Amino acid sequence: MRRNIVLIGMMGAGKTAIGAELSRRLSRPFWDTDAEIERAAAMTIPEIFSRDGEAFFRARESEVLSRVLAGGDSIVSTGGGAWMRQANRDRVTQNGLSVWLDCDLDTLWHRVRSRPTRPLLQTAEPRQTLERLLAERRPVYALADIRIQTNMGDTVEETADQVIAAIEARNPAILEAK
Ligand SMILES: Nc1ncnc2c1ncn2[C@@H]1O[C@H](COP(=O)(O)OP(=O)(O)O)[C@@H](O)[C@H]1O
Ligand SMILES: O=C(O)C1=C[C@@H](OP(=O)(O)O)[C@@H](O)[C@H](O)C1
Ligand SMILES: [Mg+2]
Repeated sequence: MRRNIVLIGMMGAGKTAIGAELSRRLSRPFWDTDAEIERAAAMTIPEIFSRDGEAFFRARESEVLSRVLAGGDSIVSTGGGAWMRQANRDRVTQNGLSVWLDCDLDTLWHRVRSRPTRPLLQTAEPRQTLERLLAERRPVYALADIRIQTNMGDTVEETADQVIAAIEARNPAILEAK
């Protein structure tokens, strides 16, 4: 059985931060799909979007996701759009457990507003863009195996505790040592 734990959810929900924390706690390899795409391309995400476009980025994202899931035993932090593709959802579901970090708009905005690293938010009205993306994507994120509600006051450690407790309750075999 493949036992990857795959974090999904909006930009700023904490997928990268919580994934790294889970990797330390559970002593599992950690992959962040954005970081892997950047490494392979030797370019930043904004550079890839501006030079090659979103469709190119999405193709690389699907490739990287398949590659990192093949390890079978990893913590994988996806980018916020990865879960929108049916093929990516199928791949994740075949290879482990999906965990949606569900986060309110104010918290998301607070975390992403000052960072120029997310090309989809380089718009005239970025907060509205974030709100629209959240509304569009919420029903699709809701297809995840597990939903964790995280908000402004939570620390990374607390949210990681919640993720581990939820996995223990739902599918403890995922946490067993190999
Ligand atoms: N409870 C929490 N969970 C996740 N991230 C948190 C939390 N509290 C504060 N943060 C901070 O919010 C930011 C979340 O950004 P990031 O992990 O890059 O999100 P994502 O990968 O989902 O876009 C990080 O700077 C992280 O340190
Ligand atoms: O939501 C999205 O479509 C995106 C989210 C980003 O990752 P984070 O969710 O880790 O910020 C990154 O993959 C890219 O900017 C596109
Ligand atoms: Mg991230």
